[in-house]
Amino acid sequence: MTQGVELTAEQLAGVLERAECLHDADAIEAALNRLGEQITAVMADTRPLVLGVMTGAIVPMGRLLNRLDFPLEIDYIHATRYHKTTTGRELVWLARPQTPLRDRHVLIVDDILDEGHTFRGLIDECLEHGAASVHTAVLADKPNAGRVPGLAADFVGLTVPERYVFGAGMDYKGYLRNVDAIYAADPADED
Ligand SMILES: O=P(O)(O)OC[C@H]1O[C@H](OP(=O)(O)OP(=O)(O)O)[C@H](O)[C@@H]1O
Ligand code: HPA
Repeated sequence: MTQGVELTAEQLAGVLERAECLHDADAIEAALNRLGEQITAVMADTRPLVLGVMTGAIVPMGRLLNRLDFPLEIDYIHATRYHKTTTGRELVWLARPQTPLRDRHVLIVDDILDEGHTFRGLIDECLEHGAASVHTAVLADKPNAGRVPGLAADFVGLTVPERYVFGAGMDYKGYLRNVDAIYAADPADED
């Protein structure tokens, strides 16, 4: 079960008003175009299985798929470690992919790469189940000192600073994923 966070519309409007816009809608659009081109160049001939990491992947994955004009299949993984809060904990599996992974070229898509524990767990799971290769794509990369050693995404849309960010699929305590820009929350709103 995820831990619910009660926030009113008024409180959320305040969070948005105090937040700093890092990447606007045009920048996101351009980043998705670049991602589409880079992924196409590497994976167009691999008939990949594209795995979205719920819930954050919903927005970037939907928008990215329109830019991948080659044969592919889609499935999803649900693993979470932030539980609608702003601090990561242990990775909890809610759903594993139903499509057999053996000998498949897998592309894992997520909204953000932060410390990297989520990707580490997902990549290892795919390889344990026999994937032929595993690539990763994120809309936002947040380089930080707590990053799992050696972990980097293969395809990165935008870079964000070491602050709590939301929008374009990324949540603020479960909300604001549907905002069409990437914002950094005011430090006072981070707890
Ligand atoms: O690199 P990490 O530090 O592991 O963090 C990245 C993960 O955190 C977020 O997921 P979250 O657990 O918040 O679930 P969500 O997708 O439902 O927001 C995000 O969507 C990534 O999957
Ligand atoms: O900064 C973040 N914002 C939203 N979700 C996240 N998951 C990891 N880091 C973040």
